[in-house]
Amino acid sequence: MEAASSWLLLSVAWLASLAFLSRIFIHRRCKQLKSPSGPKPWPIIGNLNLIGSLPHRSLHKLSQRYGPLMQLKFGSYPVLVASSAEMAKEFLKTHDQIFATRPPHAAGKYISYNYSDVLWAPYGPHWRQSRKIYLNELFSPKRLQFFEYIRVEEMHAFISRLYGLSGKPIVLKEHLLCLALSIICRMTFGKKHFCVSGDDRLGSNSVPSLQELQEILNEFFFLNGVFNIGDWIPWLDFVDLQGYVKRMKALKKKLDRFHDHVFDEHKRKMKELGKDFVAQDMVDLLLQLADDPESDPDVKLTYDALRGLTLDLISGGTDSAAVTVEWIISELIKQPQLIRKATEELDRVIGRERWVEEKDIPQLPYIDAIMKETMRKHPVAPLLAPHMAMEDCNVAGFDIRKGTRVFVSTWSIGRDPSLWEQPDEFRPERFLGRNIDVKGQSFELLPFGAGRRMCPAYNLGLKMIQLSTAKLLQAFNWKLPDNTKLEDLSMEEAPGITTPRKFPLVALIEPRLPLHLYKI
Ligand code: HEM
Repeated sequence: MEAASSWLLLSVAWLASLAFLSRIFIHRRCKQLKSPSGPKPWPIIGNLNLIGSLPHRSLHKLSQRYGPLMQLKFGSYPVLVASSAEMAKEFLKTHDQIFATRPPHAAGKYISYNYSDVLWAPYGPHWRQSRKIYLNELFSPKRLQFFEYIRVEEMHAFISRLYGLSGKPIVLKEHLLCLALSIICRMTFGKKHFCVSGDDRLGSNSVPSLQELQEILNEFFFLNGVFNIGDWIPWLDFVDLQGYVKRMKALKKKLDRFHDHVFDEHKRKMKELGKDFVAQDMVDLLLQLADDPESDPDVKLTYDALRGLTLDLISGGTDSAAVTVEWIISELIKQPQLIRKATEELDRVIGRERWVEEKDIPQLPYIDAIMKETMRKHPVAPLLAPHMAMEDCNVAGFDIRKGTRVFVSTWSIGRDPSLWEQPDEFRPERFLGRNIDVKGQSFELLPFGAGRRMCPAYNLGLKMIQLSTAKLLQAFNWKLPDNTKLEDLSMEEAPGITTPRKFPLVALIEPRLPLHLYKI
């Protein structure tokens, strides 16, 4: 009965959304955007996810038809989709400061500690201070180097685990998620396993194991990406038709217990060691910064801020790196000649007697080209995270009203035929000898965004993707299971705010290096 009524509600929601979509005003070339008639109050909780629920190819087709800046109008405020490199530059560079805030939405409110993280935080003192902490403390080159031993150990354990599965079909994404989560947890909390919680799973006295943490994060990603009607029609937020807000509140309770455990444990250690205490992980660093008597009292790191930032850390890095590497192997497996080229490079530069290391990466231009080509064709954030105008402004001749949501479609930019020859094809060679970077300077390739809200951890993300790709190619020969033909391998993306494969990649591996190298 409950299931039937949820389906009914979902169907009504979809019908309503279709009805709204049919009323979309798409302003050809946006010349017809009206001048602002004074800022209107915008709803406390606004829609983010309707656009994300459109298949990216459909959005791309609309943008090819209606131009590089489309206005989609639903509800009480306009939504813009920027789908050319020039338009991306307008919003993320020329007018970056005006668009440096995020729109409010239910997930930010209920599961990101009322916007106490960085991802959903509004532009302001908390965001500025936290971002400074990320850039200067947690993700500085020195700090990332300090944590290199963790990446080395976890990558090696990952390759050894896979080696044990040689000859059997593996679901690669599961292993990649486990790798990313282990690295991030060790960097953030100093360990990857919490006490095994036994029967009382997430009961009041227990804290999650790695597997349960993964389940919590899955729920977190799901709820961040759902089409919550209350975000769209604010007064319905109180009714919570789909039950998402209820789920968000339940998730918050689990997150609270988890954070309390982590912070109590770290504080106990700090107290025990007294003057001998040296920060070992990111939570240690955050607690030290929160206790710093010299910090600005106006932007003191509150307990909620500590929880919000920790959440950024564990959620930001897990799915994104795993999604990208799964696409890399999927694209390569379809074109075995590309795998041959990559392994030739690895054999030439590294040889077959030792493992590739982070310091080798600059000597591997073909691996770099494979990564960039994957980020072009399958950007993890196909619409970046939403930006919002903080004031009325004029961008490239178009009047834009305060409160307007702006999505930058990196998916469309990556398929723009004026930038990329045969954009639907996977051809790493297009990047060889070209000076296109992924660090927010080349507006034709923006996997991490650009400007003030660009991913603050892009250097960690790059290291994780480059090294795991190089290791997977160095370690194994790859093929599809015997019952799957190359041409049958689906390359469909799941629609949503990220672009994972619709169907997980299942592959067969066999070792290609001397066997003693795989031992732990
Ligand atoms: C493959 C790896 C990654 C990719 C592709 C990626 C991509 C992105 C993108 C596209 C944005 C939004 C940029 C914008 O709105 O203009 C972003 C923001 C962010 N990312 Fe990442 N990211 C990755 C790894 C990470 C990691 C490892 C962390 C943390 C451990 C992280 C934490 C964040 C945070 C906190 C923000 C919000 C920044 C702000 O709003 O000021 N990301 N990321």
